[in-house]
Amino acid sequence: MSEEFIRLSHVSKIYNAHQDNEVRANDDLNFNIKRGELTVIVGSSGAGKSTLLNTLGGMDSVSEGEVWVNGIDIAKFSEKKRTTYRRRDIGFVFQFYNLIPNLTALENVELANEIAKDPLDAKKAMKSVGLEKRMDNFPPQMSGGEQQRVAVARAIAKNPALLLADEPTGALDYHTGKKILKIFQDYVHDTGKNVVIVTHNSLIKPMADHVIEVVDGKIKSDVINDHKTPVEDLEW
Ligand SMILES: Nc1ncnc2c1ncn2[C@@H]1O[C@H](COP(=O)(O)OP(=O)(O)OP(=O)(O)O)[C@@H](O)[C@H]1O
Repeated sequence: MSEEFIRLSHVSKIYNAHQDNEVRANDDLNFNIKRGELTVIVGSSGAGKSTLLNTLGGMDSVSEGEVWVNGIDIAKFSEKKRTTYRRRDIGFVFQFYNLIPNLTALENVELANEIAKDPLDAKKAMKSVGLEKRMDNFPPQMSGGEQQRVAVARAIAKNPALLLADEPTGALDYHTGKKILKIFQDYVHDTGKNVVIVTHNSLIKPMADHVIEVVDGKIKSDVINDHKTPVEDLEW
């Protein structure tokens, strides 16, 4: 199996092309991500991080360039193929959990499993995030941190090729945020799969294997962390 997992080549996303309000949200991005990496994409508000995550997750198409994921150029996908890719191959964690309030925690995880290719047992996924005792609770009965752990269990249980997280600690306090990041770090370590976290919080950079910094739609730096810090030792 090739070491390379993701390769972006001359990727641009231009909104309102050729109009007065044209925005080059992603402007000629080039980078590689190896298999089994926890990658942090960092940048300030408006830098183009979500645009990039939406590209990787098949939520949106690019204007130019190649987006190779696991040996396939997803930039060439039709909308229908992108939908299948998004459903079957990608796990998502968002800032505000996005759970269905009138399904139990376990049912939320099971629902996602139904569309996945090779899902894991939903109960085991709940256990892996330390929520085996809360499976029958409804999201509104849970704290923000617990809801985010359900969202992480839901993403993990899909057994996705790629897990994407957009500001996953943005709505959480410091200690709860660290718990979520530790689950991601352990997941990468235990499964050898890829996680990409997008954040404006540059203080979490030391926990990553790979840090890509985006400024004004362009890559400002692309650094491999040879000595990553365990989440327990991070301070922000
Ligand atoms: N659908 C759209 N139409 C027009 N412009 C857009 C659209 N989506 C994003 N943009 C613009 O593209 C640029 C990058 O936005 P993006 O959401 O990717 O940034 P971000 O780094 O994720 O920011 P934040 O941290 O605030 O979410 C911004 O200037 C934004 O206004």
